[in-house]
Amino acid sequence: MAGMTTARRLVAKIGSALLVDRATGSLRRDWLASMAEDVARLRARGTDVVLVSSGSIALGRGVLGLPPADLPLEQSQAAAAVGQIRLARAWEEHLAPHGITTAQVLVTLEDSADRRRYLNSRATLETLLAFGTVPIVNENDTVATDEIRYGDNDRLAAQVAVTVGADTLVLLSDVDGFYSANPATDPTARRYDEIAEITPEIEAMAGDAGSGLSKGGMKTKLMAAKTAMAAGCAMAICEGSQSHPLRALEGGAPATWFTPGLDPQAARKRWISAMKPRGTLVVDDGAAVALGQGKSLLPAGLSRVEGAFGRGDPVAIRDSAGRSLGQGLSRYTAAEARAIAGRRSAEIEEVLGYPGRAVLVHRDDMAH
Ligand SMILES: Nc1ncnc2c1ncn2[C@@H]1O[C@H](COP(=O)(O)OP(=O)(O)O)[C@@H](O)[C@H]1O
Ligand SMILES: N[C@@H](CCC(=O)OP(=O)(O)O)C(=O)O
Repeated sequence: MAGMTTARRLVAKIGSALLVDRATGSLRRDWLASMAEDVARLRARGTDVVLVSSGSIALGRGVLGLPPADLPLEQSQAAAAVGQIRLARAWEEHLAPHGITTAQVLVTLEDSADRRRYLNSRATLETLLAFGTVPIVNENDTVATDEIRYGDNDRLAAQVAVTVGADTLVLLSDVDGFYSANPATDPTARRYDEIAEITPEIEAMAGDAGSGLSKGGMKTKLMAAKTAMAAGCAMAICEGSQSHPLRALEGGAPATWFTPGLDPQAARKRWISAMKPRGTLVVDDGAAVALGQGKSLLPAGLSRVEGAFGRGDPVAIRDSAGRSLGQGLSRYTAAEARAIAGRRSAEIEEVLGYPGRAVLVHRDDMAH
């Protein structure tokens, strides 16, 4: 089975309906406790876990006494502000007994569209995972107006999965997979076990959400699947409302798995090599050998910089004879790279006037 048992880095998206009881508007604490146990189990075997948790509006709505109908934007933003603080505390309270530190990350669409902010949130999430924490991500609904919001956490979760290079994305929903039609209204609908390609026929089968608390339905889940698969990340849609949903999925519970043809590293390298380079880094013979062995490029091995590029931009890498050594994403601007060319890592701060990064092009950001 794709995913679960082999997952190195897993993103799980939790829909509002799982966390919040629709009738009472209160948290489903027993469910939360069982989910926390599943997360602890994954962490214990070394899997990095990121949770994309919906529920701020559903929780806040109950506290403010707002009706379970569509709310005007200001009211849903107020509900999100009231609910988010409770949502984060609930995760923290249930994961802490397992020795797990949680971290709250609130993002908007702009954080992935703007390159500088994207790189920054990527670095932060990476650091949080390196510390062994479990980031709890949600959209920053309180400030996100319509033009800058995802509006659903399915696509947000896929973007998070791509950002952190996850190999597995699980959308815990109120339905146990993707069906040939909406199973809530069509009794003849059949569930798919696996989808390897999202064809127009598959897209035509996706309907809107059935429950009052939710946003996405299957349309946004298919968009999420496309994003994830293009980045080499497998995605599952499964029923999450029973206890221990991740353990159940691992045990072969019904689900639809969207299986990509390649792994996240291969997908990333393909993506990097498809970009048009904005400059060239010419490296010395020692660096050329190091790159051939799969190492990162350090400023010390850089002899010349051509072009104008920013942080995170694609650059061609060539040896002194002009031969192509590949392409990668530069962690420095062209001006910075010129300033630190040939310098040892320890000298970077003195040259730039601020502490830089040791690596100019990281091996994970390089395609040969
Ligand atoms: N082809 C389909 N397969 C499965 N569910 C579908 C399909 N089309 C529409 N749906 C509806 O989508 C719902 C799941 O989406 P949603 O309510 O947004 O869940 P979540 O809160 O997990 O995001 C299902 O309960 C079902 O009513
Ligand atoms: N960011 C919103 C959730 C939006 C959303 O996608 O909800 P859902 O369809 O229940 O996953 C919130 O926390 O209320």
